[in-house]
Amino acid sequence: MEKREFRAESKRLLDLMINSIYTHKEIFLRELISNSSDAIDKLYYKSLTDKSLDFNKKDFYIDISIDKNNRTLSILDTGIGMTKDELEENLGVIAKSGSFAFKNENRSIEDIDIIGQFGVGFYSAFMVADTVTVISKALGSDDAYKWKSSGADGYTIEKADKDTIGTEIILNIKSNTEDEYYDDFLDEYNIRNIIKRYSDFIRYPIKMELTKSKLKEGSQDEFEEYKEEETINSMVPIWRKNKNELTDEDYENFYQEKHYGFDKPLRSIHLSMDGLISYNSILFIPSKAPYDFYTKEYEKGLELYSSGVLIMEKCPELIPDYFSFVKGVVDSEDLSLNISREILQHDRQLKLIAKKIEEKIKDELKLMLEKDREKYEEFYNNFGNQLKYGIYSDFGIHKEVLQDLLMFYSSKEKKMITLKEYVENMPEDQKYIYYATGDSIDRIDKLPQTELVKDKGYEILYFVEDIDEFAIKMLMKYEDKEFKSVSSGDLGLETDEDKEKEKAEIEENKDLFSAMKSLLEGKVVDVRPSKRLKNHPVCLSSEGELSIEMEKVLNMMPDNPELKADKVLEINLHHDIFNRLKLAYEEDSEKFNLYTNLLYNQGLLIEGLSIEDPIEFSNNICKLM
Ligand SMILES: Nc1ncnc2c1ncn2[C@@H]1O[C@H](COP(=O)(O)OP(=O)(O)OP(=O)(O)O)[C@@H](O)[C@H]1O
Repeated sequence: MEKREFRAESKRLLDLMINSIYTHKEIFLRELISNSSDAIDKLYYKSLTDKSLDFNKKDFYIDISIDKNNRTLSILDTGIGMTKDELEENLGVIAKSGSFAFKNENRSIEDIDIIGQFGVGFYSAFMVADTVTVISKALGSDDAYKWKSSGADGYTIEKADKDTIGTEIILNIKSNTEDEYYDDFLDEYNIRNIIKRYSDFIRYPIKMELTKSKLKEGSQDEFEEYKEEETINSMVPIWRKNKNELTDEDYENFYQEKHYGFDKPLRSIHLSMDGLISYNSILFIPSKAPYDFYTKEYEKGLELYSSGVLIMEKCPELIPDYFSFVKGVVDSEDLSLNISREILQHDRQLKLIAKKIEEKIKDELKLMLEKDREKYEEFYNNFGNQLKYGIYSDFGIHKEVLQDLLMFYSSKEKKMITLKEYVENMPEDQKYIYYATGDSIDRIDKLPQTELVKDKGYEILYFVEDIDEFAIKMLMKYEDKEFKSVSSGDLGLETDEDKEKEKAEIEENKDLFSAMKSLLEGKVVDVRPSKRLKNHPVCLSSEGELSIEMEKVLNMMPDNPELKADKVLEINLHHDIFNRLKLAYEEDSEKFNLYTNLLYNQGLLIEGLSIEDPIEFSNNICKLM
């Protein structure tokens, strides 16, 4: 038998194939099964145009078998087969794709779904096999041929025995090496899992004989093994089915099967898009955040399929960070894949799909917010912070998408409200959207700084999450209304009369305040009469961009930036304590020092900050007692 050589370029290419194109060896099975599926497709399309061909759907299948003793894995299909010339042309020349040519010649057939295009997939078999044998009988041919190759040194073709049309590929699996355990490719369950992972939605049945065990007849505890043929793949993916035929339960089952989570999804979105780029997609909004959701380990992304074949398990480009909780799949025939089918050549198509997906998720969330508030709040409890991170991390670029999805606790309504609802409830004379920050709703409720704003009858949004104030600072405004912290220097509530009064008060107590300020040098930037306090004697507020709450959050970060808010100690001049302070200032400087120190520390405690010197603080209390 004459041995033929691969053409020169092919030799080098083959070496490339085996060593560098694919990152996972198991991909070879995806490639061979895709070829089989293409071959069956071709026969099927031929039978549509040639009425003399009489095929039954059940005649079309792919069969996988393992022979451990002989170390072979075989893939048999009932497809169109290859003539001697085709074996030579398609398998003897790397990068020659009979499938690509077929697709071009049959453009008129609608819905043509051939997978192959590059003419290289077949050679991935050499990643796991030292010899590959192909026995094929083509449609309309009387003879069958056997193509055999052990890699770069060439291949042989000879006549063979095969009764039925189709192709059988027999791989002699390599022996184990120190680095690679090739026996995995002779393991039934591993092979079954690889098929499930990559080829679950190949539209012809992929059959395989599986070893199972059952109770021996007449025995209670003795088991025996037996073989049973199973169809491994699900064939029709749920996302290709008509929405009207599917129930909530179908979607929930799919969610569980895919291990997207242990919860029941809150919402499922099913898209079937045609146009510039066609694709099907099913997206889920989970009801619970996975345990690692807010950690670095969490990986976002959707499963990406091309014509039913898995390309990527988590394609991050399909989902923006702020919707990273969304799970699901996208399947499109219109993707430009690279040669290994592992990555995409252009991301133009992906960008188009991602844009639509983002819109759909936003619409679905808005709809949930409007029509099913309880569910939305459940969602928001789990994933609200992610939306806020979205606003913060992109410098507010995505605020149009996100701002109407935000919710905060309202001092008036005593429940979560949206920014839109807040603005709608604002009395005409109210200029700002007021907020207060703290560890919990209870704590903010008791915050002295809220007294004046509440007194005015204005609503306050409670920020209890670390991210809240940072996100809002990025938003700056909502519907032209600026956000204002109840602790900020100027609350925008003063009348000219108030301003005059304050000026006079400062002037009157000028010396006292400056004495306090110098006692608290380095701790506060100013000491002033308070405009916002009603019943409490003292509080701390801040000047400038960095609030006290933001200082707390930043100081908790691992690379602690040591940033400090510019704090102002505010004194309630109408509180009895102020009279005593005044008296001490006039008569007893030691007492005045103690009072100043105590009031400052009270301010820290109310803000949830720790006292710098607790021993001194408790000694001071004792002294006064
Ligand atoms: N099981 C098969 N039955 C019939 N023809 C086959 C079979 N396997 C491969 N071929 C032929 O060999 C050609 C080369 O296959 P190969 O897998 O290398 O590339 P491809 O499938 O065309 O493209 P891709 O690299 O994108 O997979 C195919 O185009 C097809 O014509």
